[in-house]
Formats: sequence, structure tokens, C-alpha cells
Amino acid sequence: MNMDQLKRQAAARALEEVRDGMQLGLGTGSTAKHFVELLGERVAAGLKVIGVPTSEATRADALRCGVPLTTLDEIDHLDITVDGADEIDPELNLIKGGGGALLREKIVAAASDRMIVIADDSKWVPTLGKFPLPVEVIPFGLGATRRAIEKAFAECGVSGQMAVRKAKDGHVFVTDGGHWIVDAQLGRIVDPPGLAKALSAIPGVVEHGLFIGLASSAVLAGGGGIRVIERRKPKGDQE
Ligand SMILES: O=C(CO)[C@H](O)[C@H](O)COP(=O)(O)O
Repeated sequence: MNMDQLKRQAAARALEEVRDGMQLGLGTGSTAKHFVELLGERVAAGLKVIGVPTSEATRADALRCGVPLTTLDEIDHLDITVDGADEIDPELNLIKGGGGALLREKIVAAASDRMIVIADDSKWVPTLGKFPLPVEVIPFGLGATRRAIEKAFAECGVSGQMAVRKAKDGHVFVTDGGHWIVDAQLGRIVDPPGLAKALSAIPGVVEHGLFIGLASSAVLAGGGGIRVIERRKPKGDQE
């Protein structure tokens, strides 16, 4: 089974949790796209749900697949968000933002009763950090923000090269919110909650790709089948 088939399997397993009448957060990326497509098939067959997309790309996919959409201004909570991840550790801390949608993804995940992470099992790691950590920044004063980020890294016992993300056409990648992303090659993040807190305190940082205490479960598809890992601590508990 190839990687794409594994991603679809994980998406199909998450879809089993969806019930009639649910309000859903719709993630971004190649794995989340499978979920939106499979959800669209269920909607065509009569399932009544409404979704909030985490990016303009997912909005377009959902509309193409016939999934009705709303916003977090029109509804006050979401039952489940289903989203992918770039790395998942045994505490269900995540690195997200490889697709550049981390800000909306985090807002939507935080507004959800449950976040189900779907992935092929190559995303499962003992320690976060091999995947470059995305930090979404305001372009104004970027030099000062980068220095503050480096200081936060040093205080949290990590270091590594930082690079402003480029789009395929060579221009700076601009997020749906109009911001830039700095990707940091940290290798090994020893204290993800501590680093998350330090980055969140920097004025020019809009958001970062560490998702701490947000995922309720992870559905991992691999050669040996599907594993569902449930979070042991309550949602939002970072200790
Ligand atoms: O965080 C994300 C987008 O911002 C994605 O969920 C993450 O990059 C995983 O993507 P894929 O399912 O394509 O591997």
C-alpha cells in the first residue's frame, strides 16, 4: 500500500467518528484532503454536517466535494476537527504548518471538543523537531522577531538554522492571513510546551506550529494496519 492509500485509510477511520448533525473542523494538507473527499461522499448520500475549513485550499476542496460550510462567527463550537500533522509525539504534541495553514488550524482545533489527527505512521516520532518548526511572523520588524526567536530557542535548549519560507515560484510564501513563515531546523525539541510558551510571548510571532494539548487522538495508518492512540490527559492540559 502506498503513502497516499495509507493517508486515505486514516481519513476513512476518522470518518467513522462523524455523526449526523455534527459541526466539523476541516484540516489542511494531503491527508485532510482525503477526509474532505470521503466526507463529501457521505454528504451526497444524505449525512447532515457542516464544516469550517482551515484554509482557502480546504474551502475550495469542500465546496467542490459538496460539503456545506460555515464560520466560527456563525456557530459557537465544533464537535470534531480532523486534521493532518507533520510530526506526532507520544504525548500527542504535534508539529503542524508544513502546508502553511497553522494559524487557522490552531484556531479551529482550539474551538473543537475533539481534534482527531490523521496520518500515515511515518509522522509518529519519539521526539518532535526533525521536521522544521514553522513560525508564522509579521513581516514588519522581522530582524527583531528573528533575534527574539533565537533567544527563545536558546532559553529552551534548542538551536538551528532559520529560513523564511519560499513558494514554488521562488517568492516569499504568504499565508492565508497575509503573514510570512520562518522554518526552524531544530533537530530535537526537548521541551515542546516550554518552547510553545516562549514563542507565543514574542510580539512579532503570530503563531507557531507546536500544537500542545490540542489533539485528542491520533489515527495512524501503516503497513501493519491502523493504530488509534488516545490522549491520556484532558484537552488543554499542557503539564
Ligand atoms: O499542518 C498542515 C498544514 O498546515 C498539515 O496538516 C501537515 O503539513 C500535514 O500535511 P500532509 O497531510 O500533506 O502530510
